[in-house]
Amino acid sequence: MQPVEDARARILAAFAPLPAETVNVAEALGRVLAEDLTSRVTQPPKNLSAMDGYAVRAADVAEAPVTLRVVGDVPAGSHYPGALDVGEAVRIFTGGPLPAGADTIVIQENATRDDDRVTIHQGAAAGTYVRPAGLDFTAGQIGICAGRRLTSRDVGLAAAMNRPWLRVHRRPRVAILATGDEIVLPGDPLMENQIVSSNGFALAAFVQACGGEPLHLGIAPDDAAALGDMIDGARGSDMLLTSGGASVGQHDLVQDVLRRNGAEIDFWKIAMRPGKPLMFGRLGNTPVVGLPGNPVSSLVCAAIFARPAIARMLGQESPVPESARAVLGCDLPANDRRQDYLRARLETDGNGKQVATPFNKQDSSMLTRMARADCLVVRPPEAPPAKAGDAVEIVPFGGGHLEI
Ligand SMILES: Nc1nc2c(c(=O)[nH]1)N[C@H]1C(S)=C(S)[C@@H](COP(=O)(O)OP(=O)(O)OC[C@H]3O[C@@H](n4cnc5c(N)ncnc54)[C@H](O)[C@@H]3O)O[C@H]1N2
Ligand code: MOO
Repeated sequence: MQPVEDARARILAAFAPLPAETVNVAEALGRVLAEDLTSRVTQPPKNLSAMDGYAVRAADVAEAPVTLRVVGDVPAGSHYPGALDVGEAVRIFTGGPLPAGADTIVIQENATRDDDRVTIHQGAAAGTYVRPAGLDFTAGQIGICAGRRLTSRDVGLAAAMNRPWLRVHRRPRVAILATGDEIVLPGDPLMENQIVSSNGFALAAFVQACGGEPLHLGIAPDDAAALGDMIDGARGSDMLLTSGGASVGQHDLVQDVLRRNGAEIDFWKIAMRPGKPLMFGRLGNTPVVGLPGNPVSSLVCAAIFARPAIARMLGQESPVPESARAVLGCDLPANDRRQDYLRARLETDGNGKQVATPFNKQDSSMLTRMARADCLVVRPPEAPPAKAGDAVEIVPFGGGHLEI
């Protein structure tokens, strides 16, 4: 059985960043930048007022109170054409450009206006409430680096940098094929001994959450010919995820059918729980990750193996998320030779420490625990018994990491 890290390295080696395409900034949320984004403008473009008040010369208001002559008005979007002389002030509003000669702003709360005179009650040192040109960024400066998955904050920055079009990596098209005679679509008539199919939906949602485009091929019966036809629907996709039929039972046909369709199998079976029967191969140019049918196994394997593959295709800098740490909330027994991924709650204790407490039931069919989990607790192969309070590695599902 392959160790998890070796399996992940072999899977990752089969993927490369996809070519770039151009998208409008309004549609860029969640896309990954294919090249560094430089600004086309300087922001602010000039020295601007940060407050409503009066633009003055700091030297004129060094001693207050003092009365100045108001020589003009500068709302945002206009400017005072002249230069400020000794003893002069210009009425200014937030975002208005400072007139030449002015070097500070007195807020209107500290001034009394009387026709074309203003009395300043409190002076302001040079630069007060002035946003100097280029305070935020300057033309030509890199605002967002290639490889970044764009957040709403990045979208705002790109727009402010006057970049209406962005080069982003194409989204990976991920074909998904669920298998099994016993599974039916949610809402369809449910006969005795049938169960409702959840994996296809969970995996499609997972692919979307990772930034890919799911292509749901449907549910293949445990029949070689039909399975073969449906698997062919994946040709041309960037990755095929199958779920079920990966184990050793006589109805577990996925691997055989893939081979018959010309696929090369790289490995099958890994030292992991859940997820032992994971398979990896290639059907033409399409890498295939054969996920186990148990609903938790298929999602955990997707998180550990398919997420980095999608991240690499998207051109993300570090496709494998850095491992996070927490302390255990309960004792755990020694582990066997399979690396264990335990579904767990994550809480912050009174000292600000992250405490991960695995659920007491970990069966790989239990989606309720999976849905309620905040993270997976990683137990390396042959790990000795662990005590509450011991440090452990975790794979978080959210909170700064990708929420899947
Ligand atoms: N003799 C052995 N039996 C099993 C082994 C083994 O090593 N020796 N491994 C076990 C492990 S571990 C796993 S995991 C499962 C994986 O089996 P398959 O990938 O072949 O999955 P299936 O048999 O098709 O299904 C397993 C389970 O999951 C349910 N399922 C399948 N598809 C869906 C779906 N789309 N939505 C919801 N649930 C689904 C299915 O009904 C089964 O209950 O094998 C063990 N057996
Ligand atoms: O290893 Mo299987 O994936 O537990 O249920």
